[in-house]
Amino acid sequence: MTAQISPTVVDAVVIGAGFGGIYAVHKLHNEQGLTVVGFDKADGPGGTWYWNRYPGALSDTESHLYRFSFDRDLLQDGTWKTTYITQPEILEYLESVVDRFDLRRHFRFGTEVTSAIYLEDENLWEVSTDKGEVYRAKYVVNAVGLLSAINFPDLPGLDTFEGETIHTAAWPEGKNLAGKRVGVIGTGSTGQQVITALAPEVEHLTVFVRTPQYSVPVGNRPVTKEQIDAIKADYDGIWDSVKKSAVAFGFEESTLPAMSVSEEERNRIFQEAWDHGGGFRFMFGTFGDIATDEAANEAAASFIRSKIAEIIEDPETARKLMPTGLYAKRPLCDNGYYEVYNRPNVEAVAIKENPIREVTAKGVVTEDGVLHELDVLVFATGFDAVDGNYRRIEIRGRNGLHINDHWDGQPTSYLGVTTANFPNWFMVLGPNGPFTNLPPSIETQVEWISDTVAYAERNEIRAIEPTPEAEEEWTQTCTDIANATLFTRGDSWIFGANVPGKKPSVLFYLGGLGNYRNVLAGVVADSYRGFELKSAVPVTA
Ligand SMILES: Cc1cc2nc3c(=O)[nH]c(=O)nc-3n(C[C@H](O)[C@H](O)[C@H](O)COP(=O)(O)OP(=O)(O)OC[C@H]3O[C@@H](n4cnc5c(N)ncnc54)[C@H](O)[C@@H]3O)c2cc1C
Repeated sequence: MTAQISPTVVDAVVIGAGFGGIYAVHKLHNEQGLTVVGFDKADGPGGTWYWNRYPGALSDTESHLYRFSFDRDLLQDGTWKTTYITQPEILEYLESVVDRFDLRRHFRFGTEVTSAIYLEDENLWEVSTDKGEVYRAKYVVNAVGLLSAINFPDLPGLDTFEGETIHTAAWPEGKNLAGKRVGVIGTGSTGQQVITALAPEVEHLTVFVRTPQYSVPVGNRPVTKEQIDAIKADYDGIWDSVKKSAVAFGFEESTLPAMSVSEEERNRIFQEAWDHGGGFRFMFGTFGDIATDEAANEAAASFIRSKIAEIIEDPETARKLMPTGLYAKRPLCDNGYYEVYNRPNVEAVAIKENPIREVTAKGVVTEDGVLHELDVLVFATGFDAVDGNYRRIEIRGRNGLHINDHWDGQPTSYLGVTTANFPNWFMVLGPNGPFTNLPPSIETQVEWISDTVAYAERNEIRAIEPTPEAEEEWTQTCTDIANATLFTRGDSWIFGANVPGKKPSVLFYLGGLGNYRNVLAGVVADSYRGFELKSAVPVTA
């Protein structure tokens, strides 16, 4: 017989200490007075911004909108130096929020949640950690991150490499690669940032390019006190319009069809957006149909291609970096990415035409037989997005149903926050949540979850969970919206296409934050439409 560990009983367990977990603990404990324990594998708060310490790590949301909006004083006390905010600054900000609201004492850091099992008779979740602790709670809030479960490619011979390997999302604090021969695999958002930052420092940089990307300048600039003060004076209005918008990046979203104007006018609008900077602004602020209409999409794509051809001096290098096909992934922006390839110490290797054969002790060998000698191999290969972290925990709902069985085929949810057979079990940025600048979407979901918990507590609801029909309907809604865009035709992490063996599926609600907020409010106004609410007091006929 194994010794029984007696569980600690709390009202709610929160998993994760990024934006989502921090806010969830604040809402549930500070505002509702519930007993809450939060966990994070990391040794401190910050989530994404705790882990991603690679050189060049920067938000692509503007600084004044990459933060919480729930507290006016917090907003007024905030400050930033440039239009976009760097990883160290975001981490410092999130740490300061934790201290400001006295949340640190509720978190167990350096602690991984290994399982969460629903105990039907007691209507409690039993949550176990790698430290051997066991907690029981009525509610579980999963804020485990959508870009958090590391994706590490399986390259033949990798274990024989005598140099160092680093994933960008596990970058050792202060790790400097000056003077080294470095290889980078991955040219998505993170890859572009780390490549641009490393190029001037390292002796030689080999970039293994699988999929050339469309990217526009980020346009990061210093800001003045007057500019910050003007934003602060209008913060209520700014957040109000952000939360009513689609992508929530703070610019006016265009409704103009790209083909409704002359070619000259179209290029003028693209050039203006290029000069201003910002990936989402370029895709959604110029014209209203770049993500939905092929001709509009091609106009934007060909504008970016012309810029790449102009920037990269060597035609053969430009060819390797030149994207073809649709401009239909999460829009990228960079800080001089294409320019990097004009440096004599930077080399692009196109691995679709010249694949990686193997990794050896000294470096990476490509199919043409060339050994690219390296001291360090950097993996900017991203994440098993959205459901990745859930699948790494043993989660069992009603009747012992494992989350991997429930999500066999594709991860689903009702409204991005709940899933059938998992009562009182909530997700922040779960499958089929909104695709936006994320802090306002995270706030929207945490507020909805917290209001729902308050409702359950007030009304002595024992268990709340969505019906399978409501979940199916939401999945269909998300699929229909995605199919009306060109995004489904690009190989992107947005659909899980970056992880070998992962079945591509729709992972986001692409209907915009404003619409999403209306849907959530409508469900509540309609007596929690699509949910089953089980009363604590058995209802007799
Ligand atoms: C490099 C990078 C740049 C980004 N830039 C932007 C941007 O500009 N704009 C934007 O909107 N979004 C951006 N994102 C997305 C970003 O992840 C979100 O904006 C936001 O930080 C997510 O917060 P979160 O709390 O939901 O999750 P996270 O910040 O990912 O936190 C999740 C936490 O859960 C913990 N965790 C997971 N599983 C367990 C477990 N089993 N036990 C214990 N702890 C666990 C993890 O350790 C992690 O700390 C970026 C992401 C990356 C990786």
